[in-house]
Amino acid sequence: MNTLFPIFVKIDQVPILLIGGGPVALEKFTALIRNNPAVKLTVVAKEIHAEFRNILAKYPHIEVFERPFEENDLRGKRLLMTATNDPFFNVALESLAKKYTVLINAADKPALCDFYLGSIVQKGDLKIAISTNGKSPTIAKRVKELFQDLLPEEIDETLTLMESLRHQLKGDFEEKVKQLNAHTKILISK
Ligand SMILES: C[C@@]1(CC(=O)O)C2=NC(=C\c3[nH]c(c(CCC(=O)O)c3CC(=O)O)Cc3[nH]c(c(CC(=O)O)c3CCC(=O)O)/C=C3\N/C(=C\2)[C@@H](CCC(=O)O)[C@]3(C)CC(=O)O)/[C@H]1CCC(=O)O
Ligand SMILES: NC(=O)c1ccc[n+]([C@@H]2O[C@H](COP(=O)([O-])OP(=O)(O)OC[C@H]3O[C@@H](n4cnc5c(N)ncnc54)[C@H](O)[C@@H]3O)[C@@H](O)[C@H]2O)c1
Repeated sequence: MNTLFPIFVKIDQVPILLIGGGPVALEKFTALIRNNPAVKLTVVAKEIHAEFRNILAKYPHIEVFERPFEENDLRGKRLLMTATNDPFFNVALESLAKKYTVLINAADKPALCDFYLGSIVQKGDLKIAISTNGKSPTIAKRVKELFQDLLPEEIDETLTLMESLRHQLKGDFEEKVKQLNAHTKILISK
C-alpha cells in the first residue's frame, strides 16, 4: 500500500533551499521551475556546473550562493531539497532538517526523505502527480507520458468553462454539487 499523502504546494510562498549544483540538482530545479517559475528558491553549492549556472542566470529572483552550505541557510526555509555527492553530509542534513522543522527531499535517497517528488502530468490547469511509492521512478515517468498523450488538449478549456459555471450557479451547496455533477456526467459516459 502506498501510504504517501499527496499535497500541492504553493512554492512561490513556501521558501525552498536546494543544495547542490550538479546534474541532479539541475533536474530538481527544472521540476520546480516547470511547475512555477516564480518559485521562492535559494540554491547553495560548493561548485555550480556551468550549464546550471547559465540557466540560473535567467532567474534573477532566485538566490544563488556558490560556497559550502552553512547551517544559517536553513533559517526561514520550509522545504529542503538536497542533491549532493556527499553521503555523510546528506545524513547530517537530515538531522538539521528536523532541528529547523523543515521537510527534506534527498534526491535518490529515499531513507532520508520526508517527501518524494512525483512525476507530473500537466494539461493547462489540470495537474496529476504520480507516485510508485518509490518502487520505480521510470514507471512513474512512463505513466506520466501515457496520461500526457491520453488527455485531450481541450481539457483546459473545459476547466475554464466549468469555473465560470460554478461561479454563476445559485442555490445552496448541495444544489450546486448536483448541477455540476449533472453537467459533467457526459465526460464519463461512453
Ligand atoms: C518522479 C521523479 C520526480 C523527480 O525527481 O523530479 C523521481 N525520479 C525521477 C526519475 C528517475 N530517478 C531515477 C531514475 C533512473 C531509473 C530508475 O531507477 O528508475 C529516473 C528515471 C529517468 O531519469 O529517466 C533514479 C532514482 N530515483 C530514486 C532512486 C533511489 C532508490 O530508488 O533507492 C534512484 C536510483 C539511483 C541510483 O541508482 O543510484 C528515488 C526517487 N526518485 C523519485 C522521483 C522518488 C520516488 C518517486 C516514485 O514514487 O516513483 C524517490 C524515492 C525520491 C526522490 O528523489 O524524490 C523523476 C521522474 C521524472 C519524469 O517524470 O520524467
Ligand atoms: N547524475 C546522475 O545521473 C545520478 C543518478 C542517480 C543518482 N545520483 C546521485 O545523486 C547525487 C548528486 O548527483 P550529481 O551528478 O548532481 O553530483 P555532482 O557531483 O555533479 O554534484 C554534487 C554537488 O553537490 C555540491 N556539494 C557537495 N557538498 C556540498 C556542501 N557541503 N555544500 C554545498 N554544496 C555541496 C557540489 O559542489 C556539487 O555541486 C549523487 O549522490 C549521485 O550519486 C546521480
